[in-house]
Amino acid sequence: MTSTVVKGARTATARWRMLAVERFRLLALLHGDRGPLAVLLSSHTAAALAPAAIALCGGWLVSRISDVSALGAPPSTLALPLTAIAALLLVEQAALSVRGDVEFLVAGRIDGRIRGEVRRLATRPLGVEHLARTDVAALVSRASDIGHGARRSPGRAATGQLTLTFRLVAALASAAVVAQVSPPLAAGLLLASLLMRATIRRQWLRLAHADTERQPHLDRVRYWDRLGSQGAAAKEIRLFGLSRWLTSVRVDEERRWSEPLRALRLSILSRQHWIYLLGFGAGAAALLVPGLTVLGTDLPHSALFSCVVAAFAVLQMGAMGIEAFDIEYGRAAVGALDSLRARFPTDQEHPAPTPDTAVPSPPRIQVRDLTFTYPGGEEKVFDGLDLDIRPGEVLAVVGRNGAGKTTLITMLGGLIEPDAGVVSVGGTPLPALDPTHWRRRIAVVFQSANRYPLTLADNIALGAPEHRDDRAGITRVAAATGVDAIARALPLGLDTPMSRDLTDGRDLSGGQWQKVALARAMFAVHHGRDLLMLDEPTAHLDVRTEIDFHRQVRDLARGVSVLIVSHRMSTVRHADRIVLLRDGRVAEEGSHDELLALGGEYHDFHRLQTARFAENSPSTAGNDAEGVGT
Ligand SMILES: Nc1ncnc2c1ncn2[C@@H]1O[C@H](COP(=O)(O)OP(=O)(O)OP(=O)(O)O)[C@@H](O)[C@H]1O
Repeated sequence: MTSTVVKGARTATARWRMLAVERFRLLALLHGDRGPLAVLLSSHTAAALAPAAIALCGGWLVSRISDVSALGAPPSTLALPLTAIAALLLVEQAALSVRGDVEFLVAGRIDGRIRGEVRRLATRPLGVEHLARTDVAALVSRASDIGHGARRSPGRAATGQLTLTFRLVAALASAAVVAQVSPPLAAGLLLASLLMRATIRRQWLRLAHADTERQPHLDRVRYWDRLGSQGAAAKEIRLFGLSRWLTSVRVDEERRWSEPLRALRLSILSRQHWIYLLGFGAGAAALLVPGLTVLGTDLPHSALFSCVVAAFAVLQMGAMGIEAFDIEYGRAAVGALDSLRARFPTDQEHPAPTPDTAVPSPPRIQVRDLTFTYPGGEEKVFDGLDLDIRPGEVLAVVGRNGAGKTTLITMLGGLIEPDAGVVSVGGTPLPALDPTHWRRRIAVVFQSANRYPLTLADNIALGAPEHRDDRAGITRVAAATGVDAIARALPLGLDTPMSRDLTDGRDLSGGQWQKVALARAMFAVHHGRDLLMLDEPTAHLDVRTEIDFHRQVRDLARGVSVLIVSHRMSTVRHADRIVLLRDGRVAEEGSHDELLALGGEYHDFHRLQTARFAENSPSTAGNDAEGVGT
């Protein structure tokens, strides 16, 4: 029994110690902004001491009123205490108003600092795999977001903690006034208000935890909301008649989120009577104890007045202000930041990078014995893959859906790291190269290339953002890739914003966007990138444009190593060399004719595509297929 009590006391002490450490850490976030912090501290001090001072001045006024009525003192003697009370009220209001503004500033700066740190932590690993993990994404969003409706940022938590600290100072100052009449009343009121506060906090914490636990449901509700209102998806939803289904999925998800919370709120509300009883008892004591003291002693009325006013000021501590919400929500953000710090420690930073000036241009790339499985995945994408990209060659990579072609491009870009094996560039392993330098040697067109809501010129220039001002280069590339024809049909030509949401903005067709993505890659090549990787670059192009594309690659990407991933025979057959991926390795390798002669899977692809093409265009049967996927 004794040991259980001792153990319980130890656990409680440890919990309090942890809470104190956590709260000090919140206060420590305030460091670094001396000027605003000094103003914040001054306004807090003024606002915290004002209630006790007003209570004292109130007593002073009562004593002067007694003098006027009992001793016939001139009414002008009331002027001084009245002026003091008015001045204190003014100071209190001014302090509260300044405090609000400065808190906003200080919290914003803390949040800015933390967002910067979160960005640095999240980009510490070289690749992007970790960003695709939902747990990491949740930590990143929790550590740096400012919440949806609720203010949940670390900055708000820090300023909230300061407010809470000064609310305690205010309660102690008022308790000191009460203690002049009745020290036990002062102690009792403090205890009662702290107890009320602790009870409400516990209830609030249960709500906050339940809210955090149900966050995935809320995220899904928001996802369905966005899906129903955003351009492309909204079109499909209307055309397939999915609106009803979407609404019911959204409502179900919302119920899963809100109903348990509503039940918890009701259960908390139904237990509020303890708090009401405690508040009522403390309020009654605040009136009765000074009143009874006056009856039994010669306590002056001024002291009685000050005591009652101060007693109610002490009880203010029991109420939960907005700062309590800020602290509880923001605490979780600081916790998420700690988890990110632990997850991406400094030693994950890229080890002393080797400048890649020694890597010849265009680079020879060697992939050796590569093994890779996506986190959480069961199948190996690569299983002992060996592959070379020779300097200046056009290498086509083919294979069935899911064979690992896009993964290969992502890995060559250093965005994901293999489980085993090595990718080396000019003899240097990729991890030993400076990633910034290496990425400046790569131009990529992904299957779903980004559509930036910037001007058409900027959409091209982002291939080599350090040369964004090279208008001549942009114009040249636009002309060579056929984007100039697109620009001519736009209201502001190359300067047209590529988003319907912007003034004079326009959108493009899928094929036109693909041309822009190619122009972006060509602009990158124009500025020295010497490994061009194209993932399904012709999927949206018509036959004429595809023929132009092959000419462009030949002309613009001269002296550059090119890796093309495609299911189209008409695209692949122009390559210097073709490799076919199967079961995580190179299964077939050679020129188009060599692979046809081999009679393997490539030969089957070719046969199927040719047959399909013959079915569709009997007049051209026998030619290579155009625009048919494997
Ligand atoms: N981010 C990811 N997380 C988990 N698995 C992934 C991820 N991306 C791809 N995969 C899986 O890895 C395998 C290879 O995918 P990859 O996109 O590289 O194939 P691909 O050859 O480019 O396919 P496609 O021809 O359809 O474009 C597939 O089985 C795919 O499901």
